[in-house]
Amino acid sequence: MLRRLHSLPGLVSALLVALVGLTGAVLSVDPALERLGTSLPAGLSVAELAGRVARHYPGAEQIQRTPSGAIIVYYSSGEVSGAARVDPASGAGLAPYAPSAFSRWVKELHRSLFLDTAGSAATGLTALTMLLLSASGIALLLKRVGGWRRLARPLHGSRSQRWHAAVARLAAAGLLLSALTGSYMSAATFALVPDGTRDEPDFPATTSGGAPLPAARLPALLATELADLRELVFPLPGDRSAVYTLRTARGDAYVDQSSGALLAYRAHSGAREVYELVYQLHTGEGMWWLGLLLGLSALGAPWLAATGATVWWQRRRAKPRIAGNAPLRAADTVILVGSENNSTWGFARALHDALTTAGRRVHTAPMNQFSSRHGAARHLFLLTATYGDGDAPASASQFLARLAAAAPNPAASFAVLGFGDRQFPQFCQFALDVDAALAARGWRRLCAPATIDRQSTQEFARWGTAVGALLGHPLVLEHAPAHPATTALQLRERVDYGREQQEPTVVLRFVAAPAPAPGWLDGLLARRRLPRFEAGDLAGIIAPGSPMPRFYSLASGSNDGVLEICVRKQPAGLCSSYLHGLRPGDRVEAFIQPNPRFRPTSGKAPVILIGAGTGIGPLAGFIRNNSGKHPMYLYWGGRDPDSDFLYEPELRDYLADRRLTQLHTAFSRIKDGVHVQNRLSEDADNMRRLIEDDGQVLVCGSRAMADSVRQALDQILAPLNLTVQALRDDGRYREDVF
Ligand SMILES: Cc1cc2nc3c(=O)[nH]c(=O)nc-3n(C[C@H](O)[C@H](O)[C@H](O)COP(=O)(O)O)c2cc1C
Repeated sequence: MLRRLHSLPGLVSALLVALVGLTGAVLSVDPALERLGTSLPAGLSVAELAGRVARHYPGAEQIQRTPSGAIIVYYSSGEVSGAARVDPASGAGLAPYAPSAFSRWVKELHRSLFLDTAGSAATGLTALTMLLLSASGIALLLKRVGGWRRLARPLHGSRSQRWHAAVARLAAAGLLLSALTGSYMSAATFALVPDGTRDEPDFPATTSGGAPLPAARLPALLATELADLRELVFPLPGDRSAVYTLRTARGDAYVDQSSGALLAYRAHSGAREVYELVYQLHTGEGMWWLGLLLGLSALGAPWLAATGATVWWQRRRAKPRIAGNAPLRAADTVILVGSENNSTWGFARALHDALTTAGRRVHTAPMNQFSSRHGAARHLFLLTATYGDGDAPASASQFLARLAAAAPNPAASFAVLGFGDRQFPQFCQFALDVDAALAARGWRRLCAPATIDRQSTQEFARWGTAVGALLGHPLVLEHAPAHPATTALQLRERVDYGREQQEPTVVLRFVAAPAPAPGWLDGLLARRRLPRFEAGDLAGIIAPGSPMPRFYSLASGSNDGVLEICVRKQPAGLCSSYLHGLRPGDRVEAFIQPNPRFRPTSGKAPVILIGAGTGIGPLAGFIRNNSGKHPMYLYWGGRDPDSDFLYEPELRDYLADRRLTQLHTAFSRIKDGVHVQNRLSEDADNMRRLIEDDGQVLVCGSRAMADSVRQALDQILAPLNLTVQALRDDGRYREDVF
């Protein structure tokens, strides 16, 4: 609901929002430019200023003080009339004054799109829409990151989602303020709210009629500080009944030109004060720094419109139509889907198709539609993602409430499959909550809840095999989530390890593949470069014979000029066998999946890198890029130093040039062999010292190794009253496990 409230108005108004934002950003510079070189002498009265100006401009008709403090005089003497910016200290002209034509053009576009009333109405509606977008966007952002306290944490999702959220995080407050004030000003333009600008004091019925005094001696002007002045209109020369019109920040008055007395005064109404504050907060006039901040936020509007439309399109594309969805009343199997960004729907469709092929009548629906009619099916599968801090995704937000209202069906059995990301502290928590809630309500489990990390197609296939065995028929689940376009890479070199241990491991270094055949067009294409990536990101490799990518952590950044991965040959592993068979010059198809959570944060705090086996890949990449020589400690476990000491020569070089501070190795297949977690425990004092120095921990390797490391670290940290979980919550413990 909230998402729809955000995306639909956003899509409809994207172009206008972008235009109003861009023009607003351009206008925001004006107050700061005007402020440049403007200084007001303290304690000067309006009378003194008027006297000085009149000396230099005997035909002065009007003096204006702009919100930025500039003093402008409008004058006319004989045939000559004009406007000039004056120095308040002397009253002398500084330069002719002519508001910039460009600025007026942009202002007109911003206010009314050059379409008079219809245009003003359109920009007014755009401001209202921006208000709705900012408020719903802030709510979505908070939901997405899991609350205010997590707002500064690294963001997740696709590249467009992260860019959208990152800019929204910076610009939302400014956009909200601009939208709120813009809506108010539009409402005032159409007299929907009072602005009090038409409240004038009553024109005096009589004046003293005496000979005019010089402006510098008029008591009412002497009593008014220049800082309060908005405008002083001089009486017509020679007309003794004419008066001065004085407009100040607090009210408007008429002043007798002979006695200098206040003939009439009207203080600004509350409505006028509110309108003026709103105007200031919208334009930044008189508050140039606010203007610039608002302008920067407004620059975010076109960006948010473009990335928002991309996110909407990606989400729409990811949501598959379920072909052959059996009607609910005829279904013997129901699949319920909890999804935010729609990727879980792809897995649901694969399950739907496989069950349908097995002869079942399958109905698939969002979890939010759950009712006892769904529960009447024989088998219930619930596939759900987790969001925020272990919360429900959009299409499952009402599920638990609906479940509480439905009676359990003793004849049905259910299976929950969670989709999540292990880097979140609350991994697949919502799926586990769903499983627990169903069991607590008396529903019967078909199997224990299972979890899928980062949309792993292999884990999904394995779950299918296990569930098929329970159902009594094979369930082949093949689903390759949509991935970005691939790039052709060419193997430049390979370094082999571990043959002696029957654990072949290879470091592969790729470059961008040249175009296949020469020709002028190919020549152009041949300049293709590697895509941008950083060590710790993932390379998705497509092996011939399978559309499903296999992911490998990157051991290099694109600045290194090569794409480097470290691959262990898995028994019967399709992709690892393929990669191990590559010779220099061979080509592969790959794409990059950013993994921004798994990299050291910048700063001088120590970085503790822990890994085993091929987990060294990204860790070696981090060390290679440590040109600032910040303290980095590597704890790494292998089997045999003689055959599989991966990256040994590089690590020795890094130690020598101090990119690596300390190296602690643990080898398990030698006499008195140990694992990496044992090394950590032996070095407990050092670990505690590093953690106390704000150190952060990055762990890469197998799940079993990561579990053992976590247990060892919990023991090591206990004397500090710290846990791995606490470090993780603080963003100081990050894992990349496989
Ligand atoms: C902003 C954000 C928050 C997330 N929070 C969690 C979380 O708390 N726990 C978890 O296991 N996964 C979390 N994930 C990962 C998603 O659950 C996972 O990517 C899932 O496959 C997305 O499925 P969907 O595209 O159907 O929404 C989060 C992802 C994003 C983008």
